[in-house]
Amino acid sequence: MTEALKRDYRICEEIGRGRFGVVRRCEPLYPSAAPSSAAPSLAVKSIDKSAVSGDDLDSHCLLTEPKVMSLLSPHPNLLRIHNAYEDSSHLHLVLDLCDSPDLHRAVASSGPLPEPEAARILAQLMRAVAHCHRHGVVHRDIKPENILFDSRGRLRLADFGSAEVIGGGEQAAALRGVVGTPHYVAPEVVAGREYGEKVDVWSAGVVLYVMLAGFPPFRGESAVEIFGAVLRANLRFPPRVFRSVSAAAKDLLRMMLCRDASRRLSADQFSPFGNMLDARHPWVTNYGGAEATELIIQLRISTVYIL
Ligand SMILES: Nc1ncnc2c1ncn2[C@@H]1O[C@H](COP(=O)(O)OP(=O)(O)OP(=O)(O)O)[C@@H](O)[C@H]1O
Repeated sequence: MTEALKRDYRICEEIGRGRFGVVRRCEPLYPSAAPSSAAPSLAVKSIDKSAVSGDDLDSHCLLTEPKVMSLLSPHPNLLRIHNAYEDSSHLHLVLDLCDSPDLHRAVASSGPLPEPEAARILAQLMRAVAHCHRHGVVHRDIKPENILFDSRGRLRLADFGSAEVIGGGEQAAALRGVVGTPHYVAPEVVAGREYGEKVDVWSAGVVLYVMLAGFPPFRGESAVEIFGAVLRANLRFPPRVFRSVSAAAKDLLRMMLCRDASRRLSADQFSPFGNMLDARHPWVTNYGGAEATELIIQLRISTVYIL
């Protein structure tokens, strides 16, 4: 571990592990290494350069993660990067600590979430995603394992190792290449077509489905089978699970998990929802009836709660 990192931080216990990174809690040893006195602990993600090789290197440019995180910081729903260190074998990123269970663990331990809770999480997630897209960044690996929560319960989108900067508006570049996690990846990615930032809205739609059902919408025994199910994009709501889910939530899922990316909702269409739910927004007004009102009320409560 680099001497400079050990000079600035006490490295503590392991708190997470992914394909490329080991994440440990750390404590700043100098005031200048701490973002504020309110953050006695941070996290250090150590990316093993040797684990990032061959095909992985194409999808995980080592420098992309710190570069993109710096470009996007600060945002209340994104993990902030405070420092970066490099030695011959590792890249070490000092990040905000998220010491509550991630969304994957939360759903695995308590099962499907009640709609107001799922709406509260989705509002924060889409606020983070819209911020990324406004800065021309596509995350490309939105999944429950990368949805973390800080000690105040606030959502922090993590793991920008697969992200790509495409620029914005008319100038936005198209992406190619299968990047992501089988259950969460969008059909245009699996099909090998060019794609853009809407792939993140698809993945967020899968996350919403998982929060409400406890399992993903497109399933299979192997990656190949899952990819086949994603390509068919045949969205079903098994009554045993979805009987108690509102029609408004199912409509929203259909609009996020729309196979045609040009007809899929954009993250920006959620921004009123993220800031302060705007009832004029088409997907809210289109719900109609009591369930729409119920969802609007739920989301208003949720939005007030997260501010
Ligand atoms: N800032 C953090 N605070 C607490 N835990 C974290 C933090 N960052 C990451 N983790 C935990 O460590 C795990 C691995 O981190 P991360 O996903 O960033 O690594 P990775 O190797 O890039 O992952 P992947 O295999 O998805 O590419 C996460 O799933 C999460 O549980």
